[in-house]
Amino acid sequence: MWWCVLLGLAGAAVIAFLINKRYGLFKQLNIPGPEPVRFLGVIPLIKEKGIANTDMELTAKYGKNIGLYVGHRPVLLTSDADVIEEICVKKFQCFRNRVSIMNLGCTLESAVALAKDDKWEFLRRRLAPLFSPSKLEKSDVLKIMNESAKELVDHVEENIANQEFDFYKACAYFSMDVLCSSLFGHHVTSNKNPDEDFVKQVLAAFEAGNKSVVKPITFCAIFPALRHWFRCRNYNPIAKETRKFFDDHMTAEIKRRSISGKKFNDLLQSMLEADDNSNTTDDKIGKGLDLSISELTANSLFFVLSGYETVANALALTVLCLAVHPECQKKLMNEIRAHLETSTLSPYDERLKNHEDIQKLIYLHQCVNESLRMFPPFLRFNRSTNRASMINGITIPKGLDVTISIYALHRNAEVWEEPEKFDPDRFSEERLTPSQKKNFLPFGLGPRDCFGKEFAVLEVKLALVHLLQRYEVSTLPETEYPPVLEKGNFSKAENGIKLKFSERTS
Ligand code: HEM
Repeated sequence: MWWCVLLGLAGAAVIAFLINKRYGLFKQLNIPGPEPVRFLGVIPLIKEKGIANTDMELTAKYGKNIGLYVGHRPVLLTSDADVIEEICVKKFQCFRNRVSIMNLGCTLESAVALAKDDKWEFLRRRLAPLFSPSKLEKSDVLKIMNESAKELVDHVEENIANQEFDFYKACAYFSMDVLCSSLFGHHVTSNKNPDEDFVKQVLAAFEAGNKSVVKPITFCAIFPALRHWFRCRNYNPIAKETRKFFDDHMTAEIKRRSISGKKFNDLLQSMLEADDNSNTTDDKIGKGLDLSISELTANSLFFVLSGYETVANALALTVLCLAVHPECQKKLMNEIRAHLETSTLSPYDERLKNHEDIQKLIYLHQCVNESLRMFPPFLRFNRSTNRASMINGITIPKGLDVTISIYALHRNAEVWEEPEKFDPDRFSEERLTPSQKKNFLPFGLGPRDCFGKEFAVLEVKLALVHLLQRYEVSTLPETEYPPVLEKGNFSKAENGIKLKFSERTS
């Protein structure tokens, strides 16, 4: 009997030793941070204050490099631009992968954003070139964006007198239409048909992949053993019926395309034709499929997870900033008129399909950048560590996860004068400093950055041009500015975005 008690005590002592060792890691590495709360770490703080406020508060207290715990997991939270450059660019080989708290033993692991090592490289090499500006311009993507933007304007018109109208929702419909048409070859007008099966399935996938997954991830951070349980059960946040729906859709769409003899020119077509060098040719339609159907579905779904709310929030928050700053709106309108409306070279509508012409709208670019600075659609991104390294005097042991706070970078008062102020001219060529360039990372950094960035920015710019030409946007008494942000990893206005739209007269 006594030896059982002794064994129990020895076991408890070993466990206590291991736990203390784990929670003593940052003291040992001499990295400052909050006193660790056993088992939970900063989870209660994030639940109470949200990610944006947590990052600002911790950075103000402990500096740009902070050691903290998310559940059991030790994490280096950084908003130090030099350290970030080392991690994402110079020492990329040590930090190639994203953190996966949960083992997803499912098709989603074939999505480039979640894939690891060689699999990631294989997918990135095939998919990223399809999103380059020249490729987008040659495809129907700009046409799809322009048509969806016109639908957005019509939707605003229908709701101009509606007191309850939440402009964010209009932007979400716009973003949904663009993604469905260009990624799945399925044309929807989601504001008119929100109950259409396709829209509902895309939303179900989005909710599952971005929202419902938060709880299991949090549990796995607190109880790491659960990871294996999820793995064994082949856990997939996206329901079986939803996955089947998209697999069936993709199979039918590919068949339809191969027998129709028609020329298709959207992103789905580019993906079907993507080979190792991405030198797509017409005669490969339906033959050169280098990605399996499930890889194709997983990636299209993940593009929706990456590009749906992010674009909707970027657009809605830019319009909000312009409503609050009528002088910037006026300046932007003058630029749009000068560059697009007065052109005799080609019809106005054609010019909006020309990427180079849109690039000439410099102030538009500045406005979008300033809004992305103030409200980065993703507040954080991360990297896992596959070997120990020394970064600017900080020892990063193998296995330590690194979280990069975009929000803290973009709101750093040492870099950005009056960071709370919407001032698009800070992005002008004359004013933007090298240090600011390094501290502006809405789309991440390095070989694993967001390759949907040109696609996303084009969407936002085209929607802005269509909208502002028709309407003058101003605030209502109930407009909330600055908006209270939701607590998760998105810059999303918690209480929606209420604005006044009046037909533009000048
Ligand atoms: C305003 C909209 C968007 C923002 C702010 C945004 C931001 C980001 C950020 C911060 C990352 C992580 C980058 C890193 O780890 O260095 C990322 C990754 C990614 N984004 Fe976006 N994104 C947006 C829209 C899109 C769209 C529309 C697509 C595709 C249709 C897309 C596809 C991706 C993919 C595939 C990755 C993972 C890349 C890889 O792992 O190689 N994003 N995005």
